[in-house]
Amino acid sequence: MECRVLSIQSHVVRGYVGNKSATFPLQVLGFEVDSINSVQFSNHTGYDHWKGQVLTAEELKVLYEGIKLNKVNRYDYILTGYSRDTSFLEMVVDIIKELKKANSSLVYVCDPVMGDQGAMYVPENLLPIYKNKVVPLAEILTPNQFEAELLTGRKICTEDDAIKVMDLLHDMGPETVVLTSTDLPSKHGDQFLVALGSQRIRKPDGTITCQKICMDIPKVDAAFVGTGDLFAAMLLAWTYHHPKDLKTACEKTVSAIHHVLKRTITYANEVAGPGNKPSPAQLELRMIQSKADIENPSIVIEAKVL
Ligand SMILES: Nc1ncnc2c1ncn2[C@@H]1O[C@H](COP(=O)(O)OP(=O)(O)O)[C@@H](O)[C@H]1O
Ligand SMILES: Cc1ncc(COP(=O)(O)O)c(CN)c1O
Repeated sequence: MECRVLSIQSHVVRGYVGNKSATFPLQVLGFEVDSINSVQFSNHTGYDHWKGQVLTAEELKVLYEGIKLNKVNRYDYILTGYSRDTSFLEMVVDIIKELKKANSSLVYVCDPVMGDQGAMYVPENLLPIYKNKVVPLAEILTPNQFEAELLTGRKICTEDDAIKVMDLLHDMGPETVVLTSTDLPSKHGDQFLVALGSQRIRKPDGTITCQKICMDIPKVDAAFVGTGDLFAAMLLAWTYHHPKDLKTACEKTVSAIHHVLKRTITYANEVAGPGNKPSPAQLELRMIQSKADIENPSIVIEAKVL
């Protein structure tokens, strides 16, 4: 069966973020991916220099119109990431609404990219659009801790806070929420980072059950870029295969990313040389190259049901 994804994200010439991070892993798992490049940059913005072009809301509309005129605007999934312009994001909202009309079972996977570690790296006026227009349309939401705090206006200091915040995010719309990384302490020590997920499932009789999970992920000692984009794409794939089992979907997602990060850090340390910190170029993800990379990761990270 064909499963078609519309992915609206960044493109970079060198390296892996946005569509470069999401497209191939989805294709290798059998998904058809139609991609719109929200920006085309030389490389991600963590390098000393970056150059390129930004797609305007009007240009996005034109691309969508072409798709629509050919009557090929039927998608099973829409996936969105980094956007730094209000009119562009508003246009994305309009397109999602139309796509949902064309397919009432369309699933929208939203990574509400706004910032990290207490700082916003997109203009602040994007927050109310995410809050009021984007998140209510999403079925699956993958904020990091800071983005979840921004969307709900509540701080996360304990696991209970995280659970409360995920419930508030459910109330805004999405039935699946994953906090992709938090600074909560792990029971396994400071060499682990904690991610949490929550899935509300409506049973045929109308009652709602909720699965909540927690993952302790072994830290790889570097700051990577493009991992959030890979996370959202992998979660899309694995929730497609395991729609009512967030534990399994998250385990498969995180294990594949960990495999990529281990390979990346090994390579980066080797090329940087002993005692040297790898550069952004050396830390570019050593990306998924085959289905085996995803299906046979070097370690399997298990999630715990809360
Ligand atoms: N330094 C790291 N060590 C181990 N895993 C990491 C590291 N950085 C990212 N990851 C993995 O990538 C996923 C997404 O990372 P995150 O930092 O939350 O993305 P974002 O870019 O959206 O903030 C995490 O859930 C984790 O599995
Ligand atoms: C152009 C571009 N697109 C996307 C991202 C998002 O990367 P990540 O998956 O690490 O959130 C970045 C990182 N700043 C970026 O520079």
